[in-house]
Amino acid sequence: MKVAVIGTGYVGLTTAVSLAMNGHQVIGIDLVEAKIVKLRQGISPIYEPGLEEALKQVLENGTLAFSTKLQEAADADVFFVCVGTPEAADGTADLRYLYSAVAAIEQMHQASPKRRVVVVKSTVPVGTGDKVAELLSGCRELSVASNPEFLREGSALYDALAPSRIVIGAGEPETREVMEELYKGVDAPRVVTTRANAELIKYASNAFLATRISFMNELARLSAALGTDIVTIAHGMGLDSRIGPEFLRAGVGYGGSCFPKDTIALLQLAAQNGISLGILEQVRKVNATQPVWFLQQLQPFVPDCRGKRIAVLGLAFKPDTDDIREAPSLAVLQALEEKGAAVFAYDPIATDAVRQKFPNVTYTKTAEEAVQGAHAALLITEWKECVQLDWEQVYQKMAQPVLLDGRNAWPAKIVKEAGFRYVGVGKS
Ligand SMILES: NC(=O)c1ccc[n+]([C@@H]2O[C@H](COP(=O)([O-])OP(=O)(O)OC[C@H]3O[C@@H](n4cnc5c(N)ncnc54)[C@H](O)[C@@H]3O)[C@@H](O)[C@H]2O)c1
Ligand SMILES: O=c1ccn([C@@H]2O[C@H](COP(=O)(O)OP(=O)(O)O[C@H]3O[C@H](CO)[C@@H](O)[C@H](O)[C@H]3O)[C@@H](O)[C@H]2O)c(=O)[nH]1
Repeated sequence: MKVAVIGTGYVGLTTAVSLAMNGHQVIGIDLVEAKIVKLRQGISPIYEPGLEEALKQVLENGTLAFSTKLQEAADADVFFVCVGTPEAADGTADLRYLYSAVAAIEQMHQASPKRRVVVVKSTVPVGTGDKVAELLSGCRELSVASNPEFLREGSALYDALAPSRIVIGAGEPETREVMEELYKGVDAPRVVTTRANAELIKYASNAFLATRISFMNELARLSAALGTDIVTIAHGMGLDSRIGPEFLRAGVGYGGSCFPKDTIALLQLAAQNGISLGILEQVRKVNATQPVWFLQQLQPFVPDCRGKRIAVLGLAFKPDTDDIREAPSLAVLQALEEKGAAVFAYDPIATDAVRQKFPNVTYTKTAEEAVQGAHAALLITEWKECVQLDWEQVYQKMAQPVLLDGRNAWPAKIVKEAGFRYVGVGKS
């Protein structure tokens, strides 16, 4: 099929590449000229494992092209809307990019009408798909589907090619048929339902995953007080198939472009409908206080941070991404700066973005360099470059051998035996 993908960020670019790999003829559209210039050269503006190689391949095959002009996509049958829906000042989802993309589709359609499906892939509040359909009701040949995306950053292409499920929200049978045709050959369970159900499935999934993390993070505080081990507890819990092992990792809190904004957007949607989601409110409170709680563990070892050198390892909100949106590292850097610490930070790829927010931090080229002369080293993101260290060398380099493991990813037994004072999350 001929497909246009509007927005070439994490979701749009991955969607465009995966659809092209699956044999569709795809054109990616973005307002930002610089992105399109790079993309045409086979350069990915974002870091995602495997994405740039795949991009080069589909460009070479001629199944993917890029443009800043939607008119160049006029012969497409399907228009995916993958623009950002960031958090507005009041916590609701800011839909201005979405409506502007819809207006552009309407304009293009009126100039050359034909049967087309508009697919909202951006994460949007319940009722948005229906609103888009209403806005486009003057365009008789256009229909609207909701098709939320569940990919994770760091494994985006893999997730897009092998999704856990495909959720299709569409009323008319012809629209559902187009969506089925689009995903023909992709082996994944289908949920074919209304647009509103599809929209809520997305928010509910993210809210539930965030709830699991905050539940474990709060429990980790109790576990630390009791002298029990949250990693063993999570393992024991996860073996129950009703619970499952995923998303039980206690840490320094969740970040990223989705959980923080989607949980507040869901709370706002509920409030607008007179419903209070108390559990979700607590989930967000636990997450906001988790970096603070984590940093309190530093107190016995570094009672006064002023002038003390502290190494922060890992800045991206998770490994294998350059994304720092709502990364817990930002809260940690902020708190350390307020305490007067001399911060030395390392991340394999996210340093440039953080430097703009924290110009006074010293950014190093390796983890080993960051720990040089440090009174404590903090693990915030479990990149392998931050986890697999030569502990003997680290021990020699540090001014004081103190490790605070915000992801329970360092080898506790080994580092303790090597003489470090080690504190994990939710461990004795
Ligand atoms: N990032 C994720 O892991 C992820 C996963 C699932 C769902 N989502 C959802 O997908 C949506 C997109 O997220 P993202 O992280 O890819 O955002 P992003 O910020 O990385 O990319 C959005 C892109 O859209 C472009 N854009 C904005 N308005 C446009 C317009 N009118 N025409 C053409 N291009 C336009 C921007 O220039 C940008 O390149 C959001 O609703 C998000 O919640 C994100
Ligand atoms: O047990 C866990 C699992 C994750 N995290 C943290 O949670 C955050 C989010 O991680 P993850 O969900 O892996 O990454 P995202 O790319 O944000 O993906 C989430 O958000 C996307 C955007 O909506 C959805 O599409 C995905 O399904 C959903 O997993 C990161 O800071 C992780 O460090 C934990 O602290 N403990």
